[in-house]
Amino acid sequence: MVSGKKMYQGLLTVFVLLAASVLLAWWFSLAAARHEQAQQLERFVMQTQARVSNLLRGLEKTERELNALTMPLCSVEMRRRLRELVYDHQFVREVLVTREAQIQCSNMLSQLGQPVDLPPHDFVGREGNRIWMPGSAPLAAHAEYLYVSFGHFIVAIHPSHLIDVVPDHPQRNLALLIAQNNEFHVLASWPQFPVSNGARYDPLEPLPDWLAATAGDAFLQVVAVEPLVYIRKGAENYFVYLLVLFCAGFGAIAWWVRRWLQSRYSLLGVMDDAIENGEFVNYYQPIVELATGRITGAEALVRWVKPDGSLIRPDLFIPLAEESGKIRGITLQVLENLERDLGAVLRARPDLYVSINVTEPDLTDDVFFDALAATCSPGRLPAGQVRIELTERCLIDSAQGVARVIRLREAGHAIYIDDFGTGYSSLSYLQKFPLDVLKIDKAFVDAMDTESVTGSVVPHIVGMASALGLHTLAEGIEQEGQRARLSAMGVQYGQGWLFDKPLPAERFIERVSDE
Ligand SMILES: Nc1nc2c(ncn2[C@@H]2O[C@H](COP(=O)(O)O[C@H]3[C@@H](O)[C@H](n4cnc5c(=O)[nH]c(N)nc54)O[C@@H]3COP(=O)(O)O)[C@@H](O)[C@H]2O)c(=O)[nH]1
Repeated sequence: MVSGKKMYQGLLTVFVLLAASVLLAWWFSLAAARHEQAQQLERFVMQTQARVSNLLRGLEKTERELNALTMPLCSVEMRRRLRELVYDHQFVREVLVTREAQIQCSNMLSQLGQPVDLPPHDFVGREGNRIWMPGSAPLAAHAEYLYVSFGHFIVAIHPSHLIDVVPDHPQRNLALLIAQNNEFHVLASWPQFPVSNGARYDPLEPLPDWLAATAGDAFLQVVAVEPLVYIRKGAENYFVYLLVLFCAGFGAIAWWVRRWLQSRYSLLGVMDDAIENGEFVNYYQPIVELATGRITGAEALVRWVKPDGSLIRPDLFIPLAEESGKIRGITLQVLENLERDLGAVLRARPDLYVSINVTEPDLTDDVFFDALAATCSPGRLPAGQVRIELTERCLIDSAQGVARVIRLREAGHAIYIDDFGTGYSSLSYLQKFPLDVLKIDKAFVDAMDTESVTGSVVPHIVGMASALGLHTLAEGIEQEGQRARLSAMGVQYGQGWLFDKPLPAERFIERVSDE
């Protein structure tokens, strides 16, 4: 039966993950839709700008043709020619002829009975041409046209001709901006640009609630805008996919974390029983003299063998055992195993020794000290053949640490500093402790042949050990080249797969008997 509390926690987790998935999926959908729409708008504005450039080139041609007319102004021949020109240039709707700031005639109208005064122009073009916006048109009858002066002539264009690219989106609006007195104004727009013609528009400050893209130069710019609300609509297309993706992702992570926690805590949960049932066994990794290859001893490395025969690696349970303090029970079992496994061999071979790993909780545990003393009492194991490996971490609490290490040393145990170089020790710090051997961590052995900063650490450790009168032992030696270099550097002992992996007790006994 699932308890009410567990059910509540489960539901809460599902709710939190779902809410996080919805929020993230919506945020990413908006970002994706905004990116996609900004790109589309950019492409669209570039197309429009290309179209505007074409049209401006057409206008330049019109201007050249008008300037080439030599007949008298407003003559029958000129008006006929102007009609032809309007016919040829699709975007030109009308051509007016002016003299002394008055309209005299047009391609449509013969000589006006009464010349019409030109109204004040709105803008000045790049080449000094005057421009009239729709509404302030020179001839009120054509109020929707944009007028541009070319010498004596004024050409009427329908503004939509300037930017007649069909928007591929119903809410996309366009405007052509012209620079006047260092600010841009809307010259023409289509179909429902949010700023009215003639008004100021700053291309660098997009309107709130509108997505904008611009193209052009310092004088003429094309701007396309579309309401931001459409981004929200576009985001809906992505949302479902992303929601499924995030739910699946979070679900997988939650499942993995749950499994990890379960395995972690279930290991911890059964550790007491495992200690009680003696499920921890010792393996022994030979330690050799590097110069001769002779086995001088071994490191005891614990393995957890479950009742079903499966083996749990120490790096999975040792940190957990150390955190929880259960390591004390394991260390006691390692000691017990050692006596049972190798007692006879060690008594017969006083030249051999075995080192055991002792942790911070063990160092403060009187039960461990008593058990060690009992194991190393006369007739059992000689203390000199049981060596103690401590990590630098064990030495931090200096006052108590020094006293405990001295006690071990006085009992006849040689002291090894394990994983040396990965902790906090300095030369002056190490001097306080009665030590025997520095174990050089595998990381430094691996780095020896590399360019990394740790590549040259080994000679420093050897120098430091020699200054303190200590021996050195290199861990994790896998290649003959490493052995040779370490030996040449003055490292006396080594341990690693080059010589042997950790072996079950009976195999270790065979190894030492073969020598
Ligand atoms: N407190 C205790 N800690 C213990 C005990 N037994 C083991 N441990 C610690 O668990 C960590 C993992 O140990 P293990 O999987 O046994 O790995 C050891 C060697 O097998 C491995 N090794 C040795 N030579 C090589 C090599 O050439 N290549 C390679 N890849 N690995 C190699 O190194 C580990 C020995 O580590 P160390 O103790 O630093 O000498 C490990 O931290 C053990 O300390 C225990 O009883 N108590």
